[in-house]
Amino acid sequence: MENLAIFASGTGSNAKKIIEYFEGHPNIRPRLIVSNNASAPVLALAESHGLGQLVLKRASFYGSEALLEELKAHKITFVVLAGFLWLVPPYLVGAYKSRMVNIHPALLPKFGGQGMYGMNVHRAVKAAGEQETGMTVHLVNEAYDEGAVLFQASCPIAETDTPEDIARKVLALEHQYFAPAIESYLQNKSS
Ligand SMILES: Nc1nc2c(c(=O)[nH]1)N[C@@H](CN(C=O)c1ccc(C(=O)N[C@@H](CCC(=O)O)C(=O)O)cc1)CN2
Ligand SMILES: NCC(=O)N[C@@H]1O[C@H](COP(=O)([O-])[O-])[C@@H](O)[C@H]1O
Repeated sequence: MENLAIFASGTGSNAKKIIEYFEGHPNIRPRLIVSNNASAPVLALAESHGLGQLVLKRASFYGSEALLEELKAHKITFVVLAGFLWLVPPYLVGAYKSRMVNIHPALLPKFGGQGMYGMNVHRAVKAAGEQETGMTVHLVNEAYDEGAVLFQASCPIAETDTPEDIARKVLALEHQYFAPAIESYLQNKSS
């Protein structure tokens, strides 16, 4: 059984899609929602779907490895970053080497790195005059957005599209493909 921890900082629409997708799955089960924001709407998902929940404090997240014990207590085997806005520190990256993925709302390697999150990404894509954008699922290493790419999906950008229009298009791709990409990666890993 693969037990998932989903790390998110905000709304959690991707976390919701992932939880729904794996409902009743024989081998993959979301177990824990982790957030760095005590008022993040994503935490309500834990309540409504019977998952554990954990709120991170910056000092302990970066100054200790106590989180590893919490994840072990929940038997977490795989970590999903779904709109998580802090840099994951080396101890956690190392503990989940090749067992931690992130979703990025652009076609990496373009438009990644520090500062590239949320609407910042879509504004940059629009400002650059890109004719397409998309989403990337990638393994997580110690740097922002530089891990091995596992999956990408793209969509066209119309001249008239605003950054908000672009965000809507990309989020729709994320909702469609993130959970299947996780499933495919884990099934290939176990075969
Ligand atoms: N070690 C890693 N940690 C994280 C990765 C990663 O690939 N390796 N991905 C990010 C997610 N992400 C893009 O997909 C991302 C998130 C946030 C930032 C960013 O610039 N954050 C700000 C702080 C924002 C805040 O605290 O509100 C910053 O660091 O200044 C860039 C990319 C998750 N972690
Ligand atoms: N660079 C990280 C980043 O920008 N992640 C993005 O945050 C959003 C979270 O939405 P959600 O909370 O509704 O799932 C998603 O679009 C995700 O790609």
